Amino acid sequence: MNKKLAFIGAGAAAEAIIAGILRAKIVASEQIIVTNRQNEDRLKELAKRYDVKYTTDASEAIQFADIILLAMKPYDLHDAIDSWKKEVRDEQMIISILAGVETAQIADLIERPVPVIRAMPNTSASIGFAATALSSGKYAGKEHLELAGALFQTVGITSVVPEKDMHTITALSGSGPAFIYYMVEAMEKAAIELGLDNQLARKFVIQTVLGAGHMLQITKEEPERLREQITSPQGTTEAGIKVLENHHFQRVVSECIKQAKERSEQLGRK
Ligand SMILES: NC(=O)C1=CN([C@@H]2O[C@H](COP(=O)(O)OP(=O)(O)OC[C@H]3O[C@@H](n4cnc5c(N)ncnc54)[C@H](O)[C@@H]3O)[C@@H](O)[C@H]2O)C=CC1
Ligand SMILES: O=C(O)[C@@H]1CCC=N1
Repeated sequence: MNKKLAFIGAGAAAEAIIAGILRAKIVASEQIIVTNRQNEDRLKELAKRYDVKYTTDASEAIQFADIILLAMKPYDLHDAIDSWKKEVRDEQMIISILAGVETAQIADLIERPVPVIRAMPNTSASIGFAATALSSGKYAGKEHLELAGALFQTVGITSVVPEKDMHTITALSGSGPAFIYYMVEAMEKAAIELGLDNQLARKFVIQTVLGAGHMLQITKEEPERLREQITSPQGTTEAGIKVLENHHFQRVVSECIKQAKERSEQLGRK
């Protein structure tokens, strides 16, 4: 891709995308510049790790870029944009990965009809396994959506969704990996408490999650059916599931996703 990218914000999400797109070789490291609010050491770290350019001057990053990728926290957006909004050029586009924030809010802050694509990836982008949802802002054309799509397709799967669904997507797949890791932490901890060797517990829980994911994808069976195949009458799985049921596991998970979605809505309103 013959485009230059400026990452405004250089945290975990920016790094996952940088790692993923460089790994996929869709852009070269000299086509990427990163900047953040004040932590120059972090920029140096990224420059060293990925050979990308960095600057402490946001204007320099904006001037360099064809695509401005917003990757700061939602509540830092206003301040961040303020310092360079007048420098955005007509031929540039913005991709925002900010939770909650609508494309219209970004165009309003920039005070011009700038093409904005909203994307919600996840940290699995770093290894090419992200699930990224994309929505088009009012001033974005087909070409902008295609460009963003081409970028994120190199780091996993993509789908275009109505912008109203972005809050739910953010909960499901943006935050989703953290919920899976939390489950993994708990399973591993239990196994170790029961006397299993740490490394063995880690190795087996990883393969169990991987295997379950692949089963869902390859067999295309309903998760419920796959679960039933494991659950022998009066067996071990049934005993475990009963505990989850008694503690309203499905309700807890449902509340978790709904709460994350609500938080996304709140972040957008701030
Ligand atoms: N971490 C994740 O898994 C995902 C995060 N996101 C979104 O990505 C964004 C960043 O998240 P993280 O990387 O986790 O946060 P982070 O806290 O790791 O990084 C935020 C970065 O923004 C920079 N920043 C703050 N104010 C700035 C300013 N005025 N100008 C330029 N840079 C500024 C910070 O210096 C830092 O480098 C958030 O809006 C989040 O909703 C989206 C998908 C997944
Ligand atoms: O926790 C957050 O707000 C961000 C958005 C999706 C994943 N992390």
